[in-house]
Amino acid sequence: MAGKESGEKLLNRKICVVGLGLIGGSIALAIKKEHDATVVGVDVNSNQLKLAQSLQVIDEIADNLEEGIREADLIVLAAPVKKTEQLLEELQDLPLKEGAIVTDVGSTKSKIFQKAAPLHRKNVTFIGGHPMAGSHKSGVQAARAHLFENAFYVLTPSEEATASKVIQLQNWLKGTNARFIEMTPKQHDKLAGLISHFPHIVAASLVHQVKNIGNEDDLVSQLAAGGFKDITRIASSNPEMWRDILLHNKDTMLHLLRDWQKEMKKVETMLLEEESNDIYNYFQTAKKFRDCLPSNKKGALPSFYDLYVDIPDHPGVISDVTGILGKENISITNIRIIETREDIMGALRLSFRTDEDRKQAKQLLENALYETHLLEE
Ligand SMILES: NC(=O)C1=CN([C@@H]2O[C@H](COP(=O)(O)OP(=O)(O)OC[C@H]3O[C@@H](n4cnc5c(N)ncnc54)[C@H](O)[C@@H]3O)[C@@H](O)[C@H]2O)C=CC1
Ligand SMILES: O=C(O)C(=O)Cc1ccc(O)cc1
Repeated sequence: MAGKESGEKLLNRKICVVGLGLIGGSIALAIKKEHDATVVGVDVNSNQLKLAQSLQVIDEIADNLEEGIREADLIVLAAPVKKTEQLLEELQDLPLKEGAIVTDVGSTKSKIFQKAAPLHRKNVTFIGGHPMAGSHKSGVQAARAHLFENAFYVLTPSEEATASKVIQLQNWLKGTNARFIEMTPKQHDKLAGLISHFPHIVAASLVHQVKNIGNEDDLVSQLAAGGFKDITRIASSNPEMWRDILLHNKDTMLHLLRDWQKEMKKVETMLLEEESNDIYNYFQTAKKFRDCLPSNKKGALPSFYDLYVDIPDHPGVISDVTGILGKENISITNIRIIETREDIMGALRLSFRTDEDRKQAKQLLENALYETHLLEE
């Protein structure tokens, strides 16, 4: 059975997604794309459920958790992390199908891991998960099957979870095209705290700083519409979700807050003393490190042959580019608009099946006076 489940399309299975928002919806779509499963949705918000059904993200609506999980082979908990803890408690008293896998998508892992421990006594396997990609948007209307493409997907299996169950779960989630990586819940919370949770505090604090001044001077808010909006995009995220994440990862957050205060103190001293070289080096070191961060498009998946084309923001430019390549029978496997400023097109990312196609496309577009690049800049 393990071999059969490890890579094949699964047929006639039932899965239950609890929490039909951005992430639950995206996972449901990715599973439906790959497997022949009936997806049943459970949510405290009946409007989200109806919307999920009308968008064909789920096949059926369950009235409550007990009805949703009945005979489910896979249960995906996709609610805010504190709600996920409560759901895990509820599951302990419900009749789960023998051999079922229970997973979650929460942004924190330690507390959820602890709460899930009793489930292993019920002949089901809990494997914590965190797809490390998403958006500041919420709700099933924003769900996309490709949301996690090429992103890291952390799994935190306990000792009770056999390798074959972990492989089964990865097979269920194959349609996400994510890159699975295993770690302990503690390691996860430390890393996610640093690269994801703490930056949300910083983004919100920058917005507060402008808001406080903006109250005095209306012009500040209007001018803040540019680069400031890029760096603070994540401050538009769901407050309930981020409140829960911070409370779950409290120790890591407190530690990082102290480090950050020391860092700001360092900047304050450099500025007070007008240490011109140190200030230069501060920015230079950050730039070098950031410029070397890997692009999330590289990795375990077969690499696509991408070409970036700078485009002026005027109608018809996409059909011009595709027309130039179409005339030479060069097929584009994927096309994506990259915005340099909100709502303003800056570049197109064209993907090709072979490097040969990409080289030919590059030449043709340059002949037509388009600027092209092999890497996103
Ligand atoms: N937003 C993001 O980019 C990412 C979020 N996550 C995690 O995914 C989880 C869900 O986040 P989103 O989908 O963004 O939130 P969302 O707000 O879009 O959706 C959450 C859904 O859960 C439902 N819900 C709340 N309490 C519930 C309960 N007790 N029972 C059933 N449904 C309940 C809500 O009604 C809502 O429809 C969170 O734990 C979050 O930490 C993980 C990766 C990325
Ligand atoms: O909007 C963004 O870029 C995010 O930060 C998305 C995100 C939110 C929560 C996660 O646990 C992982 C990714």
